[in-house]
Amino acid sequence: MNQELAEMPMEDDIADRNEAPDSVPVPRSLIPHLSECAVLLDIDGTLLDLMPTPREVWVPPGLAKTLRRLLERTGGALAMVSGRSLNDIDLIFAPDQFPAVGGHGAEMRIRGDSEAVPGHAPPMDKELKRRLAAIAKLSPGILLEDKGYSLALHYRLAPHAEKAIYEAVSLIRADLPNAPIEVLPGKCVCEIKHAGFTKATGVRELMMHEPFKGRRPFFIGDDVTDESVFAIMPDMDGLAFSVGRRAKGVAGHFDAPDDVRQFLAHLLDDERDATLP
Ligand SMILES: O=P(O)(O)OC[C@H]1O[C@H](O[C@H]2O[C@H](CO)[C@@H](O)[C@H](O)[C@H]2O)[C@H](O)[C@@H](O)[C@@H]1O
Repeated sequence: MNQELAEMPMEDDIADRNEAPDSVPVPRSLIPHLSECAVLLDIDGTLLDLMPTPREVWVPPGLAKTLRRLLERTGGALAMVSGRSLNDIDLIFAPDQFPAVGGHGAEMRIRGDSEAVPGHAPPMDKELKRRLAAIAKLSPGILLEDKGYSLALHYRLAPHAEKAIYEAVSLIRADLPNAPIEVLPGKCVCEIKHAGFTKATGVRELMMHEPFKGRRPFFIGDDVTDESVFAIMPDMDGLAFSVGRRAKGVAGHFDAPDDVRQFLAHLLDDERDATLP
């Protein structure tokens, strides 16, 4: 082998150096031993930096390896808890597939290689979807994301349209007072979804299944939609951490997704876990 090539660090080695934590804002000592933990992670704005559009997110070097190792060290009890669909989560982390609560609780998968648990959310009524989708025509820059069971109107590229979007959604809802839907405001996004499930209902259900059952969860999230999970962590003897701000009821917070990534990598440095497979 060419000597220069032989001495070139592998991507994972580079990743390990990049992930070496300079400062860890949340003390590692707050987290129980990984063999007792369930690691629950929001994606956008928590694990990954926010991007102008949903398709532009990317997984920084080293993160995939960190997540794979955490999955191993927790005996499979690591899950994404996201507003994104399972399909979308898989595209982002391909070729890795993780256990996940997707679509704000509309979908759930207990293991990375298992099928989604069926029957969580029915598809949204076609006529309702057509009316909501037409809101995207209000301004160039409004992006429509169709998750089947819900619809998201993104206005990060058209911030001036926020008020008009919410008003248009309100008018449609006023027309359909009995429709079992709710509006979920997120970061530069207005999502319309079936009422009756949330990230919290998804997490409660996930935690009833092995290998999550009986473990102490810790959840990291950044958005308003994560607050339902922050609120239920004490019920499971768990801990919540927010990103970008100190949210109500959290044990600590991180400044930015990069701090979360460093923290997760740091958890693997713990000697107590070094002997585990
Ligand atoms: O629960 P999460 O995993 O945080 O997902 C929340 C929403 O994330 C995506 O939208 C957000 O991230 C985009 C990429 O950074 C950004 O462009 C957008 O403004 C954000 O709202 C995703 O598209 C949504 O489906 C998720 O609900």
